[in-house]
Amino acid sequence: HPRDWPIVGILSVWFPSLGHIYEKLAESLARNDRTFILKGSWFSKQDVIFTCDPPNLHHIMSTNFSNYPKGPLMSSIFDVYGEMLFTTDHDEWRRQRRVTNAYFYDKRLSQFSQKVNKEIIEEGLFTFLDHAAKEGLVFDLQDVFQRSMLDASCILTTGQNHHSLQVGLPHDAALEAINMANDQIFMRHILPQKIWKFQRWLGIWGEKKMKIAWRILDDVSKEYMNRRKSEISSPIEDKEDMDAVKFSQEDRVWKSIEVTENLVRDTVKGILFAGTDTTATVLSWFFWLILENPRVEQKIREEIEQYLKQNSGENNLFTNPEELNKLIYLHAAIYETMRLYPAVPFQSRTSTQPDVLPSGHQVSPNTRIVLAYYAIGRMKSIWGEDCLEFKPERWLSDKGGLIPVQSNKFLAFGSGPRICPGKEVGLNRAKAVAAAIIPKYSFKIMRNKPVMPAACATLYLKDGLIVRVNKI
Ligand code: HEM
Repeated sequence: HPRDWPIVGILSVWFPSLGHIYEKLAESLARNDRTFILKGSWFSKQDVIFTCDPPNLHHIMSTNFSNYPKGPLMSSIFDVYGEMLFTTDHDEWRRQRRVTNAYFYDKRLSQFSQKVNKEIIEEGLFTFLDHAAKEGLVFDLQDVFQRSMLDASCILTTGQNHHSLQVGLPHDAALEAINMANDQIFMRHILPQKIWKFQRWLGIWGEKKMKIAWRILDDVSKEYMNRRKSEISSPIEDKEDMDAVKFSQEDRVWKSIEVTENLVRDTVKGILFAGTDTTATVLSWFFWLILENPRVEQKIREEIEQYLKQNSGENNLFTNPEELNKLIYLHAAIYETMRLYPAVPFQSRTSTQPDVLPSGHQVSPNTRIVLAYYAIGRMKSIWGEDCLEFKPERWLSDKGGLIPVQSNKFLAFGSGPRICPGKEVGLNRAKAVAAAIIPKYSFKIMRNKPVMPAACATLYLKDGLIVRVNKI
């Protein structure tokens, strides 16, 4: 039976080791049949239900979707990202999502996204890694991926390369702002709203940093947006490009949604955040896992080499999604990475009407529900006794094809109407980068410290991934 946990007990267990917060939550959920209720304290008064139970998740995210918006608390927590899709609910969310889907399913985006991948791989990653190999540098691969993914997101939204990934890894204010905002978003999730709002009023600690991050992200997004808008009207504009700013200026988009300056700016800002950290985090855990599991790395390398032999070296960047889809084992290894280390470790919804979850838990209006994505991949009852092992083979059928994913037990991209619209873009980018790097470079981990996830809204490696690289 689910136990009601007093908040003081939980905080005292978790605070000394915040980095293990997702692990502790997974353990608690495993002990409590995958769902438990945290009764509201005298301070917060709001009950919180934690769940990673597939029928509950399906109910909340799909069947009874309209009863579980993100709610005003999430809009406040993510206020740095302004008016865009992921801070809105109900009609406003529906309006924006229609346009977002039109953009993400537009054929021109797929072409443009391939061009973006080629640019960030050839100009950014290869240049940096060649230099690092030549100089024998020890560096943080996670930082390199973050920079590269920020450059990719910036081209995708505004047509312009931010050039965060450069030899020398210079300080990048936009990247630092994304990290600062991310840290504070996490603190806002675990602290009572009254406390962080009071900190904001005093202008101290994380809230002070949030204010700085907000200003930087607004300035950067506005600058790129304005530059892009003036380019679009110029005769030398590349007609092939289909970045989000350009898309937002099309007649049909204008007609279906009132496109204000602020909405475009916030969309740029939101996609910089949504597309950067997620994909960089997937790549960082993926490389750590394959470096720790040489058998898997070898199988991926063989699959790529086999492909290259058959295609006489053509398409060796694998930017074309159809070509990438032929790398089945690589796909399985990336999904296996996201099962164990989902870049977004949890999401939150708030009920509007009374309801009963499939597990039998009563939900009163204004109950917060934490959808524990990190925990779900670690449930023996869902993934079997070997659930903590990194085994890409679990995604493969006996015939060697991919086993279809059950959307309520693999939630790395969410599920239901709010599923990540950038899923294909992000997944193809992660695969393209992995397929380009693995046959050309070998990495050696240079730190013996145990690797653990950061206590953050995105599941970074807490101390990065410190490596040395060699050319093969
Ligand atoms: C491998 C990389 C990625 C992962 C793991 C990922 C994961 C997620 C997750 C878990 C959600 C929340 C779904 C929910 O509410 O339950 C989400 C939402 C979202 N993602 Fe992604 N994402 C990735 C890449 C991207 C990219 C590249 C973009 C844009 C270029 C993007 C744009 C968005 C947006 C706009 C939302 C909000 C959707 C809404 O609220 O309706 N994501 N993503």
